[in-house]
Amino acid sequence: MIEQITDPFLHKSLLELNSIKDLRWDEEKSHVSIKLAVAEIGSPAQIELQQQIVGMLKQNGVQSVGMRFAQLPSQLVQEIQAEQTDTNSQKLPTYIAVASGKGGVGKSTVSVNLAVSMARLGKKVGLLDADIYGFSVPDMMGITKRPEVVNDRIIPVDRFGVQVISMGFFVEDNAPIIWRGPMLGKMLTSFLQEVEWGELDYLILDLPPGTGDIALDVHTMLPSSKEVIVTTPHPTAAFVAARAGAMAIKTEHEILGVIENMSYFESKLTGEKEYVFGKGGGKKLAEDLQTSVLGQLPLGQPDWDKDDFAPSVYSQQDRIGSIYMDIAKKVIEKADNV
Ligand SMILES: Nc1ncnc2c1ncn2[C@@H]1O[C@H](COP(=O)(O)OP(=O)(O)OP(=O)(O)O)[C@@H](O)[C@H]1O
Repeated sequence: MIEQITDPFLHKSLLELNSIKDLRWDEEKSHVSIKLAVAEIGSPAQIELQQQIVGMLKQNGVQSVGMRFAQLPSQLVQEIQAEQTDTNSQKLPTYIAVASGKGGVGKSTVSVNLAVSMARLGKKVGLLDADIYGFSVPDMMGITKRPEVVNDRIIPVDRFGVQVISMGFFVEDNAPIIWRGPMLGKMLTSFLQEVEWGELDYLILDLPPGTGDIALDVHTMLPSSKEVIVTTPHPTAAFVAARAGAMAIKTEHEILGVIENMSYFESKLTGEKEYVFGKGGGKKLAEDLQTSVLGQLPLGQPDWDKDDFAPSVYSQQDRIGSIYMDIAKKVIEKADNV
């Protein structure tokens, strides 16, 4: 049982490390003595390990424990550390592109709140506002800072625990941007390669609406990207969104599901729901794309906090904020399992 304990410094079991050098059990005195090899004698990791072992043995009825420590061969420690640095630096995030057929359906609002909710669930999340003409993420999240550049690397802005990058950070005074086709792809490459994202579990990409160049670039540059499609319940919006879905299918991107936004208006007075934009668009789209509806979001703006203004971010306690939390859980589950 002790051999299954993980060394807190090297993150490997004592069995794998062959750490247990001597183990004696004196039944009469109910005393165990152990000699253990560790990476660094006298380190906090050694003390943590010691407490873990003594705790476990005492819980199992042992009266007293004597522990001695030896040094693990330094070459072994170095090899394990090098191996771990290698795998860490190779760890890529799961890319999740948020797409829509047409503009104005709430794709950016969904991207922002999905990212914030995933961060609230303890995930390391990045958000790339790839909607380069219609960037709105900085305003929606109430970001006033600009990213710093350290050693020629762009450091994303941290907002609500999400690492954010947007074209909006690099233009003056909301000036319009005129890009030509090849430059769009370059911009995306720069954002993916020149930004110091750090270690991320998920990188959410807020795509421009439709099936244009950038959406296509994402499909070709990030072949492993998964996709979430946003629509309103209106049949036309769902019909157009099907095109974005079809593009994902053609390029073999996994569709995680459909999010139906502006699904209904719920009266605060009577609790009655009115389906102002029609009904069933999300369900129909999900059926066409052979996926499921991840959630339905009603009409409603977040309560604005004047001291920490982020006009499109719902709090976790908000009714819509809690729907976003449910959606985020489903997205995580699906993204990790497909
Ligand atoms: N559920 C909702 N209830 C009320 N307003 C909403 C809702 N979702 C989004 N909105 C509002 O609708 C407008 C459009 O939303 P958003 O910018 O997220 O859409 P979009 O699909 O990203 O648009 P575009 O692609 O044109 O940038 C915004 O003003 C946003 O605040």
